[in-house]
Amino acid sequence: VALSANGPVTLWARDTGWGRANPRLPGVTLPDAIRLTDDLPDAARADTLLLALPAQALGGFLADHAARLDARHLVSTAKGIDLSKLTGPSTLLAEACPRATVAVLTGPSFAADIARGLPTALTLACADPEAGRALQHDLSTPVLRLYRTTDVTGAELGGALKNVIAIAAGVAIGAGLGDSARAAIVTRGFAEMTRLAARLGARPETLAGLSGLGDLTLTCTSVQSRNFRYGQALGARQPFDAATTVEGAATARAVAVLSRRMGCDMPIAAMVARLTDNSMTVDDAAQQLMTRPLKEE
Ligand SMILES: NC(=O)C1=CN([C@@H]2O[C@H](COP(=O)(O)OP(=O)(O)OC[C@H]3O[C@@H](n4cnc5c(N)ncnc54)[C@H](O)[C@@H]3O)[C@@H](O)[C@H]2O)C=CC1
Ligand SMILES: O=C(CO)COP(=O)(O)O
Repeated sequence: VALSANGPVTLWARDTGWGRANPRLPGVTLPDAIRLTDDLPDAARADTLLLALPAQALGGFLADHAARLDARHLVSTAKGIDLSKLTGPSTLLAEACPRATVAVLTGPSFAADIARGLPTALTLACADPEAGRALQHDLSTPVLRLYRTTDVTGAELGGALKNVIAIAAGVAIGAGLGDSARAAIVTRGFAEMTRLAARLGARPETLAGLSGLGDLTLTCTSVQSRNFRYGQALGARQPFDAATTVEGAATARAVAVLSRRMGCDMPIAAMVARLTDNSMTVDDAAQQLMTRPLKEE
């Protein structure tokens, strides 16, 4: 919707039967500048393709369609770590489409806000500085401001890891542990995010930008966030709609494996992994976090 302000956009989906009013984006009518198609070869004629799939669906999608997407500019919006390969979306794309230029678009941005034309700032990450600069210009609009970086690992890990911490923040609020507990989770969670990302080759300053701290702040403080709401339901012991995309749940499991492998201490993420697979109660999680050995900040 935002990019159609710059010119014609083709929107591909497996099922376009819902027409210009997608139930996943209530209250938004797709503008006429958007052409809808369920024909992937037709849509994939474009030079730049934005892939807006859940992180755990991207690998399967690429297994079916990678050959059609190669040698393009491929921009992923997914915020997660693939559970089977333990890599982010940019690696999945680069492996499946070796001749493509891969980029990541991430940062604090609820789809509903962008579709309403509200001002939003994002990070465009591309290892190739020239391609990154061109994408930054092509994908910015008067209300969608893109900052660029070449640190793809840092940008995509910021987006993936903040979802895990947002679940923990939601648990704290849902369980009635209070705003102070949430602030502690956000801050110590940010330390965990930066620690793992640095071990995996990211620049710490990327994590302090829009894609990390920016998105962490948004997602841990807004009930618009599905990850936060899922955590809230967990904390309050209430049911949650299983059809809702909650990237942080699978990513917490991937992070648990990665952090063990890297020898990286991530107690909040580990707690989220155990809460989401029901192997720990909220009371036990809170008690365990508070009774860890005292340490330097
Ligand atoms: N919704 C939001 O505000 C934002 C979402 N993101 C990220 O974007 C990614 C996608 O999120 P949403 O669009 O919100 O998720 P969603 O679950 O609302 O929509 C994903 C769409 O992908 C489709 N899909 C799933 N598997 C597919 C496949 N194999 N082939 C074709 N289509 C397939 C689904 O049918 C669904 O329509 C996630 O990683 C999310 O974290 C990033 C920024 C904001
Ligand atoms: O990533 C998002 C905002 O930047 C969307 O967050 P949720 O997936 O938690 O709704």
